Amino acid sequence: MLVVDHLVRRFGDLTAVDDVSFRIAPGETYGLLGPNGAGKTTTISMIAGLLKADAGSITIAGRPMAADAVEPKRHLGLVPQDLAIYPELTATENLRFFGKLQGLRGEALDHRVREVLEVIGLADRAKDRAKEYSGGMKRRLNIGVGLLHQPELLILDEPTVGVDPQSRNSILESVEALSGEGMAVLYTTHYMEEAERLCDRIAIIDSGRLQAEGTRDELIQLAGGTDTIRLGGAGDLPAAAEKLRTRPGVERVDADRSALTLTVRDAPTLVADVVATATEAGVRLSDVEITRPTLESVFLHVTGKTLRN
Ligand SMILES: Nc1ncnc2c1ncn2[C@@H]1O[C@H](COP(=O)(O)OP(=O)(O)OP(=O)(O)O)[C@@H](O)[C@H]1O
Repeated sequence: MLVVDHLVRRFGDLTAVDDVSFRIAPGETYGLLGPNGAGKTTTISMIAGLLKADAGSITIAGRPMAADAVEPKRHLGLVPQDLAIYPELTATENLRFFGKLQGLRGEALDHRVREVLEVIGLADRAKDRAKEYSGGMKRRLNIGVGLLHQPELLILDEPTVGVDPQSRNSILESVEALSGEGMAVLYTTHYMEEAERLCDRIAIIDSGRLQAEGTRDELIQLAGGTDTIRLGGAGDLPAAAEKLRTRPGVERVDADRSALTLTVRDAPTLVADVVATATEAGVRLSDVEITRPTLESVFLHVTGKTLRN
């Protein structure tokens, strides 16, 4: 759906986007995860044809993107970080206005506006003026504008910044639903929980460069991440520890008086075997706890910084 190939953009001496390449397949949600100033907005502005690249190429649905290219833009919906809606108009009026700009008319326009209001969860507030909405509702309307022409690729630039938790969840659910219908999504964020929840693949971007790319699990492996399983209980824990050390996937076992702590490769797939082995060795388990590394630790590993900085 989208091919970005060796993209570069400079502002004076600053290289804001530095040799960035990635691909997004139909139905895939791809995350650009990075802190403020990493180059996310500059990257998507070039993809959307709003900013000229200094080098590299962008192909959308097989067609090259350029500032004056009309055809690839038909396939693309952009939801900018800054709100682009009219506060004095209602949600319906905003959507009708932007729908007309995109060439929709008559029953097709009415139908699409009703559909979009459902997707963004604003059907019951459709007749209220946008200025009366909460921050989250305004953001959802902003997303609705990007959806009107049924794009196959939706680009969302940090859509949950500054919204309340309920609206945030509603935005994430909308993105999940759109992806479930087969839309390709490019999602930029500096919230790792959002990237983890939504994205099939994630690219970590910092100082204009893609530092790492993969599924959540691949990124965690890349950072040498291991999981921890803690088995709380009583019985002959040292004997159980001996047995557990021989199980595949178990890298290390530490025993103290009330718990065994295992360092493993993939806790969710190993936990049943680990519990069975400990129980067979006579441990009376009282609790089981899995801890997995997060993308925050991956970010630190590949950039040497925390995401919050
Ligand atoms: N028009 C411009 N002129 C000069 N520098 C710019 C311009 N646009 C962006 N930059 C710089 O390019 C770098 C990348 O900015 P960009 O907005 O792409 O980052 P970002 O990852 O989207 O961050 P944010 O989430 O804060 O928008 C920053 O250092 C920024 O100051």
